[in-house]
Amino acid sequence: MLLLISPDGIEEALACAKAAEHLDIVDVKKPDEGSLGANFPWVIREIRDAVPADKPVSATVGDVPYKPGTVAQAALGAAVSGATYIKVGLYGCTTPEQGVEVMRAVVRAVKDHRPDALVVASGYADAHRVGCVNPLALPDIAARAGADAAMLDTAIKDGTRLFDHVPPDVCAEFVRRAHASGLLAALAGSVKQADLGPLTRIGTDIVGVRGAVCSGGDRNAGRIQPHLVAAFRAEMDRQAREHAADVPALN
Ligand SMILES: O=C[C@H](O)COP(=O)(O)O
Repeated sequence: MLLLISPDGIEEALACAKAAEHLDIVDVKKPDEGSLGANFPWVIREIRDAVPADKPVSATVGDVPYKPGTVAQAALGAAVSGATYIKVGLYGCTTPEQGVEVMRAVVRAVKDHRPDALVVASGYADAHRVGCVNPLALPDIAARAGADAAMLDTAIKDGTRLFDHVPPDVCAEFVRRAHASGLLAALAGSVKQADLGPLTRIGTDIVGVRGAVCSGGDRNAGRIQPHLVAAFRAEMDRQAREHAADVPALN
């Protein structure tokens, strides 16, 4: 399982750089503009320059409306700025067809510019609270659009977590559907160390985290701390070892 950490600017990106050995993807975000709030192109560029070259930089394009042209142009902006994972939060899409339309436009805009960039279609575990597409529809939306990964995050950051809205067995179905379509499965949403056991067991490819590695566990007032990133990774590694030891026993 890969660890994706979301700094809100250059200062936290430098904290990520200090903890680079413990993380896999640096995900540029602007949390005060929403759960998948988009940051400025110059911030993405600055962060790309600041983190080790072997760490991919991801950028969120925002909690986007159902406006394929607007979103495609924003996605290209993130790719031009140096991000090689482009994440789109399908906040304003109320049907799978709308999600496919937006994501097809994003895939074309991004891959015409950079064919090796990975496009991530993100939905929301708490979709029922904001009126967007059902979480389990995401793998099919991503696959039909030619994206590379399906993701879930939480739309409303009120302390509730991924598993409060989409329990582990439903997340397992999400991962199964993503893998059946040849996609990566990414999961996030106020994930804590205690969630890493189930996330590992269901075969999650990428776990996205911010609050759990910020001081005080606070994604808004807290700041990303290298020692918390290291501790989070240590628990991921422990769970991976435990799972590896369990698998033969189950066969
Ligand atoms: O993409 C991952 C998100 O930044 C997760 O943030 P969170 O752990 O504070 O919910």
